[in-house]
Amino acid sequence: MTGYFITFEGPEGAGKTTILGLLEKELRGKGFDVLSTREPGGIAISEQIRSVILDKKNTMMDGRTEALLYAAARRQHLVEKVIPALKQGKVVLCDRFIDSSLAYQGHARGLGIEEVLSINEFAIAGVMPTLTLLFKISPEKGMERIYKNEDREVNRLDLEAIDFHHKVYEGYMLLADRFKKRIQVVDAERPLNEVFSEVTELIESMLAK
Ligand SMILES: Nc1ncnc2c1ncn2[C@@H]1O[C@H](COP(=O)(O)OP(=O)(O)OP(=O)(O)O)[C@@H](O)[C@H]1O
Ligand SMILES: Cc1cn([C@H]2C[C@H](O)[C@@H](COP(=O)(O)O)O2)c(=O)[nH]c1=O
Repeated sequence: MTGYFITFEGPEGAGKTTILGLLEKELRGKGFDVLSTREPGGIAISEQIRSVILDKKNTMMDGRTEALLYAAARRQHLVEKVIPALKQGKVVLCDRFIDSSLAYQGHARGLGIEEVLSINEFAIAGVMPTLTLLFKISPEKGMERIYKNEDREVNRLDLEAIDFHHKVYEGYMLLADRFKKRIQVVDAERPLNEVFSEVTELIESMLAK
């Protein structure tokens, strides 16, 4: 596959979606063929799975069911949208991917990073990101940003206790340490222009290789 697969990761409210939108515009301006998408979702089947997972009414959902639903949404999204775009040489910008499952379900939910990695290896069949940007922010700061944003709907995962969000953060830090070559940590607590300028530098250096 000839394209670039760039994933955006981090706790709630880290600024992933905002930076992804800015980067898309910047790269398009430079003539790159860009596809922006998100997980869970991005295509009809995966958006339907997203509604089930994030529905606040589904309080009885078992952790393993949750992990399997994310992996199923991921598989369909990869096959229908991401892989064809990579084959066409596009730059694919994806809001969350496998590391979200490892941090949220593997570490925070307590299912185990290895176990969740193993079901995801089946789902992705070797398609891994070229680069992952991990937006580092404290759970308190991230949740504060989310609750300030009146346009964003609060979902079932947002409603988890703050301890869960601390575990998500901890999970991401473990992943950054384990996958040093792929994951670039970006301090997301800084003003937006500073975060964006670091991201553009990282992307430019990746595209120049
Ligand atoms: N660097 C920043 N400084 C201050 N506010 C920011 C910054 N980046 C994003 N925001 C604001 O924080 C809120 C959350 O941003 P955004 O939706 O991009 O985060 P996210 O990581 O995609 O969140 P989630 O994964 O929970 O959907 C938005 O209101 C956005 O305008
Ligand atoms: C892909 C993926 C996501 N999650 C969680 C993370 C968030 O709480 C929601 C998605 O909401 P967003 O506003 O689009 O960020 O789902 C997860 O727990 N596991 C995953 O694999």
